[in-house]
Amino acid sequence: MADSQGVEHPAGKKDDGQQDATKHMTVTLRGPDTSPVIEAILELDEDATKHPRLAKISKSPTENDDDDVSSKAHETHVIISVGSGHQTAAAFYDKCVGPLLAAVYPTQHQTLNVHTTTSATSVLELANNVLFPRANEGKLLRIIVLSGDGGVIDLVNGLSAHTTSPSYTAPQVVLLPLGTANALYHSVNAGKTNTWGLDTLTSSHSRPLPIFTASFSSGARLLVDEARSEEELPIDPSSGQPTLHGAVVCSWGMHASLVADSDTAEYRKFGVERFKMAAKEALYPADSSAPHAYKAKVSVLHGEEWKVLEKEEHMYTLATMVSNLEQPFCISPHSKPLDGSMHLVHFGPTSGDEAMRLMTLAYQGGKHIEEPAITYEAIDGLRIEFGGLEAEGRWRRVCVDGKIVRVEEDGWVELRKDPRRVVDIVTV
Ligand SMILES: Nc1ncnc2c1ncn2[C@@H]1O[C@H](COP(=O)(O)OP(=O)(O)OP(=O)(O)O)[C@@H](O)[C@H]1O
Repeated sequence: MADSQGVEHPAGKKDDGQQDATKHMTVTLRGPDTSPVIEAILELDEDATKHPRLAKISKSPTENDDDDVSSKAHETHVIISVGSGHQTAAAFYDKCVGPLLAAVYPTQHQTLNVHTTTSATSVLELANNVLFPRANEGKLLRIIVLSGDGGVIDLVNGLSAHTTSPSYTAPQVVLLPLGTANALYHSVNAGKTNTWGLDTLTSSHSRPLPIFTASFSSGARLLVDEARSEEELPIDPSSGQPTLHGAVVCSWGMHASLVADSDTAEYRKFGVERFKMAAKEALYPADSSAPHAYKAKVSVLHGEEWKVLEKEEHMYTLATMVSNLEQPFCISPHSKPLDGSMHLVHFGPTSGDEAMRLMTLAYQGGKHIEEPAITYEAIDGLRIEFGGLEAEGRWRRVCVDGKIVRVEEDGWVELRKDPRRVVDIVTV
């Protein structure tokens, strides 16, 4: 187990006598018996979305260097997703995570399996070809993931694409938030000081990651390479349908459009601001027209019963299994960490100003759910049927944890909670 003291303190005086305003934080990594093993002093970046620098490691005097803390049973893999967020996952590993692992695991850190992504499909291939066979033969894997939500979701999709043997053992995933939004990390750690996941490096606590399955009609296509090309989706062996698995969000309408429109190299330079920038563009079209009213038949599942929403025009239709889509953006205040709930957030067509006002309330601790215009409820599934109501493909884009799928004119998407235990998330 490990914990963070979340202590911020000034670094003291600079040589020229001026006060150094640099903030520091101490994170304590603990052994299985909860005794401290090392303390990491981190120097925080002024920009809270950028990772801290490791200033100092202090070892506990009681630490026994002979061997390593609680890692004996695991086979440990590290995934460094160099395309995520500010593209600093490799630097954070080299300068912070690597040295901490070397301090905690003085002998075993040399045998870590470190994987650095070389393409957009690296994590999926690693999960399919390397990690799944090991987990499926019963080996307990610990996977330290330096990425955003995408890296974790690729892992989940790769691991859940196969029929499992009875000995399948859900790998333990350590989340280090090196992406842009890091919804999963910020939801698992909602309300806590951001330790960048370092306090989970030695933790022996973990909980299953609740996931959902999104099934699509046969003509649905995954948009890749900034929507310049499209790919077929994986086919689920039991249903025969194109399928994606997720753990964060499935949306259609304004949210999916702004995630899709902002997923370009140009927008990515703006970090998490890219979502707000794309939202403004979508809500205030250049020709001064009203924002698009998205048309489809939408149904929600309660238990085994589907209920069709009355209206056929929508602006925001989103199902989520987490509370925060960014650290300050609380889309579902009733969702608790890893609780397995799924919530619908919905509103109908409205002006750009009103949509902006509703979304701004989500940045105020989730106050949007108190608005009469918003439907917010716990659900077990969501179904969207286009039925030829939208001629243009851009209005039929569905977001599954950041991936964008364009559904065909007569197509549909159906989302349900998936009871499978694919990975566990390490917690403190
Ligand atoms: N070496 C690489 N070459 C090309 N693409 C890469 C490489 N490494 C990662 N990627 C891609 O970069 C994207 C990173 O997604 P990820 O979700 O991890 O970060 P993010 O989008 O910045 O964060 P978030 O999803 O939390 O907002 C993924 O599409 C991934 O496939």
